[in-house]
Amino acid sequence: REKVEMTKEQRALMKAIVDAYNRHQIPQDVAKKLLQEQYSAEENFLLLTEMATSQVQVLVEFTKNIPGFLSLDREDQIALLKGSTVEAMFLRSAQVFSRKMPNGHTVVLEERIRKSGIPDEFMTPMFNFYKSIGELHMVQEEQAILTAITILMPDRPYVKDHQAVERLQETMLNVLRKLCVLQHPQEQQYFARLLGRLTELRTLSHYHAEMLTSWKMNDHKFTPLLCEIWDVQ
Ligand SMILES: O=C(NC1CCCCC1)[C@H](C1CCCCC1)n1c(-c2ccc(-c3ccccc3)s2)nc2ccccc21
Repeated sequence: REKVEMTKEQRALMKAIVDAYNRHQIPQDVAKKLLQEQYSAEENFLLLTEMATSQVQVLVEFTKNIPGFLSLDREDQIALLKGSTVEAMFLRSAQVFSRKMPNGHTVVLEERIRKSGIPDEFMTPMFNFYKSIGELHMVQEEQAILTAITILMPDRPYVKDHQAVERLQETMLNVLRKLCVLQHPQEQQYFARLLGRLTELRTLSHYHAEMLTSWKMNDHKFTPLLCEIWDVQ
């Protein structure tokens, strides 16, 4: 098998993405809060809306650092952000859930999420996704580039210049492919498995509006930003 090597440009691109990904972490650690105590459905809903609002801001900042993103058509930039925030939220949640924690913490965290107010029918697909992400043991470079690939999805609704987005995404996919070979030399199909998770992620995110409107509580209040992002109200 030929030696896989990243070009100088690819290494620079990856460094830019990873730095941006690490710079734009979520301010306070939601897992820590959830491990402290079991909140009511109302408190959890509020916590999610707060986390989601800061996650959207974080995502906008991260996206600005994706080389080429700011040269896309302005409306396409918005369409890509609007179309990917929920998936990015679940992807980041999966990474938070799969993070190495002291024994027993993951069990407690799962318990807290199961009792958070999210309707029961979404628990199995959600935790299946979280566990399938955890099993991949992604390195942070892979997490960062996978997030960029999720944002640069050409088939999001209302994207006009498909080609331009496809070109950017393809550049990212080439970097990810090489990274997977270098990081997981034993697993031939690791790259394919990673991309398979994006399909699972899209399916999971499909139910997000119903998850929110059937949260086990009365009058669900959303901020204007979240109404826009979450297709609710
Ligand atoms: O805070 C959270 N996630 C942050 C989002 C931004 C990025 C950091 C993570 C929530 C909490 C769940 C329990 C109740 C409070 C909120 N969370 C979820 C979600 C389940 C369903 C979710 C959703 C998203 C969009 C639309 C409809 C539903 S997110 N999975 C987690 C796994 C591990 C730690 C937290 C986790």
